[in-house]
Amino acid sequence: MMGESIPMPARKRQLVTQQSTVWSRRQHAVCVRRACKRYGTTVILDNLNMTVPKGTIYGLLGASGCGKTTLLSCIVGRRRLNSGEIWVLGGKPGSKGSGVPGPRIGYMPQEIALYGEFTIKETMIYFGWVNGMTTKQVVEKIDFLIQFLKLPGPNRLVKALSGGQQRRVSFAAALIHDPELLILDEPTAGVDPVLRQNIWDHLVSLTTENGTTIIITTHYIDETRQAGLIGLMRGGRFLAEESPAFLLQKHNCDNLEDVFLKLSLLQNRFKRRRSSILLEVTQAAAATMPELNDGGTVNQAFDNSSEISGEFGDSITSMGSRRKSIPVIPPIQETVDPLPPDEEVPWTWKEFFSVITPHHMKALVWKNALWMLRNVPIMLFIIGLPVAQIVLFCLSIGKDPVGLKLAAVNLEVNTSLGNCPVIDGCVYENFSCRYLNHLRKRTHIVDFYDSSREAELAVLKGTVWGMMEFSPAFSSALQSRIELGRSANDSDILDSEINIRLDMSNQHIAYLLIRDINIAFETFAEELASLCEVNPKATTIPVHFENPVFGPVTPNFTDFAAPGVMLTIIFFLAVALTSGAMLIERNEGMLERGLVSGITGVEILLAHVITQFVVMVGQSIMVVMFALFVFNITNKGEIIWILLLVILDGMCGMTFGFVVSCVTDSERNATYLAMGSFLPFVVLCGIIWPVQGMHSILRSISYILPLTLSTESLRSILAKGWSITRPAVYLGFISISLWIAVFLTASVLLIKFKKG
Ligand SMILES: Nc1ncnc2c1ncn2[C@@H]1O[C@H](COP(=O)(O)OP(=O)(O)OP(=O)(O)O)[C@@H](O)[C@H]1O
Repeated sequence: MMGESIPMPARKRQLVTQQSTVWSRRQHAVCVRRACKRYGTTVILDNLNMTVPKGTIYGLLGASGCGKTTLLSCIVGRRRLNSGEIWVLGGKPGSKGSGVPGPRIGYMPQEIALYGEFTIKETMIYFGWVNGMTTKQVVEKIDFLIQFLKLPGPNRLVKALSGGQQRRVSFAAALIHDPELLILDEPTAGVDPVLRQNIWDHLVSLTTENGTTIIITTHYIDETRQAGLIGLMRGGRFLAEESPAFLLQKHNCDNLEDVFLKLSLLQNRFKRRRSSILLEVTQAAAATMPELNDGGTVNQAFDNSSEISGEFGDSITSMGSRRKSIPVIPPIQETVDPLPPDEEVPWTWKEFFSVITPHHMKALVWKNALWMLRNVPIMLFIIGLPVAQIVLFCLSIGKDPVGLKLAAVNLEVNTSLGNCPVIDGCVYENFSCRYLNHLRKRTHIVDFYDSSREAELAVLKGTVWGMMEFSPAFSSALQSRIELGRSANDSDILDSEINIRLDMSNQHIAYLLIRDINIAFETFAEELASLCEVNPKATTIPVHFENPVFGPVTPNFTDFAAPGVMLTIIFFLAVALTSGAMLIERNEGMLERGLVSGITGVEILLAHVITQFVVMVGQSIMVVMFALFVFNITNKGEIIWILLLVILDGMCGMTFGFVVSCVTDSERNATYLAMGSFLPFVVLCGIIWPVQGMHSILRSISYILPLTLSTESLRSILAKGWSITRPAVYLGFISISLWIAVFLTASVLLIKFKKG
């Protein structure tokens, strides 16, 4: 079939007269015309034509990396060509009613594409169900396949099998439903010669008895002697597409390896000759013919005239293996074209969602649940992780720091031995010690220093958080200040002051110390006033805080942060769980395999939603219970709204996880994306700091993020006991529901439109 065997004019004539018809292309099991496929700038398929008649074994041969797998994945509808046409079983893959992808195809990908945690039987049941078989039908078939493929018992786990045995299970999974078209990517790799022969015999019997069409790639070129047709692929095209016997005879070789070698050498020589001819022609023509100055035109003309693969194969009618001559046979039925070409079917949502098939859902949900059951340690970890996180949060965040050290320089009392005696009763002495006693009750530690310099050095060294100094006349000056009021002189006012310098580098600690220093003085003054039978209120500033409307008298950070933290934990664990499960499925090849069997992206998504929803609800309940009942986070609201909001938040995380898995190719990238989005979510959603404190632009952005209004909503339920009727509460529910819809739509669209 190589170009050198046909004189150039004859070839040209052939191209002109051979008008392929849609009808004739639909008669073949697979028909590829002028297929071009590039990855970036690398051309993988270069105007390739391929014709696989029905009921044939077609051996697809070529060096590693020549594009066999790429071609097969275009045939099964998993990758799109850049240009060209593919017809499979009478339709275009992926078009309405073509049945491709679907159970008409049995696909064995190159990678194992099985779940190691499943037994052989469970694997078969899964693929059987996916392809619409009943359990009874599958079980009947398993015995035969196990015997024929010399597999160990049906209850052996796939991960406990050898590499070769795993490939055979994968092969069996492709055969289980007796498809019309079997596409096998290296099924005999790692299989011993006897079994390899058995497999080939079985394939031959499938074609003769059932009329199955088989496309098989292999690196063992000579095993394709039993194929009806073989396509030798090189440089993105076929060097030949003939029966093995014809090729051996024509090229006068003993084995197909030699034929391939010979054709490869011829292709190299032809390319060299063509480039040198082109050079000569373009140079000569450029000198004499201005219209040919454009070398590209010459190249194009030459390319077209030498287009051996132009429309070749349209003349292959039924069994290519039976052809005896180079295909100069006029094509049959050229003028008959009763079937119009497939129109691009407009995409509709209704149609998209109507593709949910019960047997697909049954298989997928069962597979996901079984995977979870087989991975109990991982599942326990996944369920236990949020509990551990909320426990850690409640134990470590929000409580007031205690045991903070302060340096006191008390010039009123000799404290060199560490003593600062408090004199009981209404005695106007040692007020400094009485005050410090109140400060100590607020769980702080007061160390005495002899001089201001020493105390200052201690602050500078970081040994203490601040220093306070009492003058020698502190008690008497304070007494004068209280008793004389506005008549008190300046020195009394000055001596009655406690001079304090704090390390303000840590805002939380500094504010806490300021608060406690003030409170200690209030309680000291109230105690003294009541001992001296003065109204204690007279000693405090005339500002009185009644009982708070909402929240405790002394608010704590734990109550503020807990709602956001609970939602963040559930959200990001759901992201990790879902994106992880989707990526494991995709990277292990199960996703690809399922999609080729006709499972849709929506079904896969829905099955994960169903199975992971159960896990996520478990996580949500445990987190809420631990936070509210073990660590007593303030809650004035109804538990049902709290749980509902946390579950919705988990669903939002799940759908975000779907988006992450759709836009990334590996677990590593998914981890980067999830981790990269974690901090923006935490800082922008008002989880650790009030939204009101943000930059005004960020504040506007913050309100549209998924966790902002929902955190505010949960805070309102917990702290204020508000119900769903309050805007602050229902806006959180609305916001998170809208985000679920956005993420779900995005992932559905990404699954639909993101193909190689
Ligand atoms: N997703 C991709 N992006 C970029 N390049 C790719 C991609 N998939 C495959 N390729 C490249 O395309 C070429 C053809 O790959 P393909 O897997 O189709 O080869 P093959 O003939 O099946 O090889 P083998 O026999 O080793 O399986 C290779 O060079 C490969 O590196």
